[in-house]
Amino acid sequence: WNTGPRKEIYYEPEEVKAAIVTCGGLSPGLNDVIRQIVFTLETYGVKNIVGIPFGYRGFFEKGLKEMPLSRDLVENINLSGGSFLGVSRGGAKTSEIVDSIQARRIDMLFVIGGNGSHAGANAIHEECRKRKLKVSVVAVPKTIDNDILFMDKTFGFDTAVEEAQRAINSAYIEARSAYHGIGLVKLMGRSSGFIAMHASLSSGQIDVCLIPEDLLQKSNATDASGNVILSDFGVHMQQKIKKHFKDIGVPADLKYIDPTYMVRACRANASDAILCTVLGQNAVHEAFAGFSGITSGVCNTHYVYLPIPEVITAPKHVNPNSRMWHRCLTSTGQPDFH
Ligand SMILES: Nc1ncnc2c1ncn2[C@@H]1O[C@H](COP(=O)(O)OP(=O)(O)OP(=O)(O)O)[C@@H](O)[C@H]1O
Ligand SMILES: O=P(O)(O)OC[C@H]1O[C@](O)(CO)[C@@H](O)[C@@H]1O
Repeated sequence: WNTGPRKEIYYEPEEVKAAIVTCGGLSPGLNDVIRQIVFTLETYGVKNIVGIPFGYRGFFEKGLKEMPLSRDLVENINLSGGSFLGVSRGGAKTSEIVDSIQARRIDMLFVIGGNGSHAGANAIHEECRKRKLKVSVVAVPKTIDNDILFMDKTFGFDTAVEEAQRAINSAYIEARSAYHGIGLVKLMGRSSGFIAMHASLSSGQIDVCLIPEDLLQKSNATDASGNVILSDFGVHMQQKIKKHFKDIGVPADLKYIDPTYMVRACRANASDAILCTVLGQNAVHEAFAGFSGITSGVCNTHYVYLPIPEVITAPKHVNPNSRMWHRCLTSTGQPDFH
């Protein structure tokens, strides 16, 4: 569907109670989205806007209270990284969340999160329909990993690629200056290597880029949300490289940098800040148009609304047969390991 404001709106702004929740891990730009949702709601005339603290947990965990939000309060939150509302994983209890939505008389729920949060948002939407509650549940895709289907990019990704350059450059300088130096940098991406691929393409200082599409080492452990915990491949590589050079009797001075949480906690860069602004505003137009169970994003250069079930069928991966991955291989000069 086309995005943007509609001539006819489904809600009477003065009667609306709107809630915002941020779930999953951090991504640069979360505060920019919260801020734009609040600004746009106020522009429509909504007076009752609240933030749900610490993800879905804020709906049912004792001691967590909703936060009244206003333009004055959120004016400057985009100046820092993180989430003004807090985030969390786990604790997805759909019926308790909907009980809480009902008790708080929420009409619009804005869920800012990744694949898991979208699955949660869809479950909340379904449960609201089942109970015949007139609640618009709309999502804004957030993932530093850029692993949401159909989206050209998700906010935070550009910032992550840019911020990763600092770590790559430091590793490069250390490696160049050391006798038999090697620099190793670990970047985030869970099961999708978009950050690594784009950071390699943009840096030009990389000799080998490895992506999880090739290298996944699964364990049986899961995090609070049920995501499989992958073993630390950076540490694994560090040990393997050291052992290899020891075994062949060649000195190697390996410097390992893991900048992952420094990258994730950054403030959004200019291009992500613009994306967040558009997505935040579109989410509010989406809710006022009466949509629910829908997410907004940028797909094939167009801003669009998409049904949540379509975008969560699977995470998006780097296609090892794609032009982009082959451009990366050409740029680094590494062999194709396939
Ligand atoms: N299938 C699901 N149904 C309902 N809720 C879910 C589901 N999967 C995850 N959730 C809930 O959504 C929230 C966020 O999930 P998760 O921790 O997987 O992060 P995410 O949204 O995928 O973001 P990130 O990209 O940072 O990992 C958690 O509170 C989790 O319990
Ligand atoms: O350590 P945390 O907060 O559970 O998050 C780690 C995961 O979150 C992400 O940054 C984003 O989803 C992944 O790349 C990573 O695997």
